[in-house]
This record gives sequence, structure tokens and C-alpha cells, in this order.
Amino acid sequence: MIKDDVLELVNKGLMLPLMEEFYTIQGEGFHKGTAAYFIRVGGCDVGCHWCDVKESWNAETHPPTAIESIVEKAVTYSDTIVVTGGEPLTWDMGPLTKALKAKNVQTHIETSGAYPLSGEWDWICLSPKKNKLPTGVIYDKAHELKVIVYNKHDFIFAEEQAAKVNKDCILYLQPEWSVRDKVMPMIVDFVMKNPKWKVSLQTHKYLNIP
Ligand SMILES: C[S@@+](CC[C@H](N)C(=O)[O-])C[C@H]1O[C@@H](n2cnc3c(N)ncnc32)[C@H](O)[C@@H]1O
Ligand SMILES: Nc1nc2[nH]cc(C(=O)O)c2c(=O)[nH]1
Ligand code: SF4
Ligand SMILES: [Mg+2]
Repeated sequence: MIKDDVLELVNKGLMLPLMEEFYTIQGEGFHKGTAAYFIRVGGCDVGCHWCDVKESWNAETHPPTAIESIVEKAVTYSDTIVVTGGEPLTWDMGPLTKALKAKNVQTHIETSGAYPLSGEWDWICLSPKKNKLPTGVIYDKAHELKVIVYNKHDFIFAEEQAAKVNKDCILYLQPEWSVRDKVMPMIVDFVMKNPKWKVSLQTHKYLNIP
């Protein structure tokens, strides 16, 4: 297929730059410990300096892949599919999630919310970033808010973001991995003083699984 045709399909969400796909255990947040198939879509310009998948940022380095083939493979592994990235909302998630829902699987997204919400989701994990704040209705729709703590200012940011989400949204603080030993005691102290918050750890990194 010629390049313009592919671009058009990507722009419509019918093809997506696919970085990797893997069957693992959801390591973070509410569904931690649950087997799930992950689809990691390339492309992100939010630019978190501590991002643990910087290789995902440049969409051009990840092959545009037809959603039908992504879905066909994914549903053979699990009935819970987590779409992450990169920033999945860079792209129109409508066609991918419609195809997944047609196969009766649960659709979960990991997102910064920096771009408009698209797609049909059973679970939305919103992990807002200071440098590109969430837009639009995602605060009303998020099932969990997962704020990454890199330093003490992140607790103030976390409370600001918690004030914007819906009342049923579950609140998590997750240590930034490279400073976990430093921030974990701060998180423990904060959660004991502010028990509406819970701790989320990147348990897959302790387990040495993807
Ligand atoms: C790599 S991001 C991809 C999805 C989306 N761009 C986002 O940021 O939510 C997946 C999850 O990992 C978190 N994350 C990324 N780098 C991290 C790090 N160094 N330590 C802890 N969590 C991290 C993000 O905040 C997000 O919740
Ligand atoms: N096991 C596992 N759980 C995860 N939860 C969120 C992840 C992500 O990168 O979005 C992730 C990941 O990369 N691996
Ligand atoms: S928004 Fe997500 S993928 Fe993008 S840089 Fe930040 S953590 Fe990485
Ligand atoms: Mg990850």
C-alpha cells in the first residue's frame, strides 16, 4: 500500500503504529494481579522526563498495523485487553475498541488524557501529567486516577487532579520507579494521613515480567 493510504488509515484509527503486544499480569492500579493482554501503541508527545517507555514516543518507528489483525491475535490470549502506549489517545480508539467489544472482551486503557477521549472502554486509568493536562470529559469517565510521585510537589498536583475526577474514581499514588526508595516513605505517610488515597506499585517490575 502506498504511504498516503496508510496515513489515512492511521488517521481514521483503522491502522495503528504497533510497538509491542504481550500477555502478562496487569502490574498496576485496581486490576493489579489480573492476567491481561497488552497492546502498546506508539506515539506520544507528552514528554515525561521519567517515562519508562521512551522508545514508544516516535510513532514512525512502529509499523502501522491493521486493527483486525491486532484484535484477532489479542482475543486468543485473554478476555481483558489493556491498550497503552505511548499515548493511545493520540489516535482514534473508536475502531479498535469497537472491534474488541464485538469479540466480547473487556477493554481497558492506560492514558494521560492529554488528547480527547475516543473509544469504548470498560476501564479507564487516567494518569495525568503536569506538562500536558487532561482535556474534556475524561475526568468524569475515569475509573481510576493514578498519579506518579517523583517529588513532594506531586502530592499537591495529585490533590488538584483528585478535585476534578468523578466521585467514584479510585485514587492511586504510584512511585516513579527510579526514585521509589526515596518517595515510598513519603507516599506511605501521605496515604496514612489522607486515606482516600491508595498505593499503587509497578508490581510487574518486582516480578521481572513485562
Ligand atoms: C508508559 S504510560 C503509557 C500510557 C499513557 N501515556 C500514560 O502515561 O498514562 C503507562 C503508565 O506508566 C506510568 N509510568 C510511566 N513511567 C513511569 C515510571 N518511570 N514510574 C512509574 N510509573 C510510570 C504512567 O504514568 C502510566 O500510568
Ligand atoms: N505488567 C504490566 N502492567 C502494566 N500496567 C500498565 C502498564 C503500562 O505500561 O501501561 C504496564 C506494563 O507495561 N506491564
Ligand atoms: S504520557 Fe505516558 S507514554 Fe507519554 S511520556 Fe508520559 S508516561 Fe510516557
Ligand atoms: Mg509500563
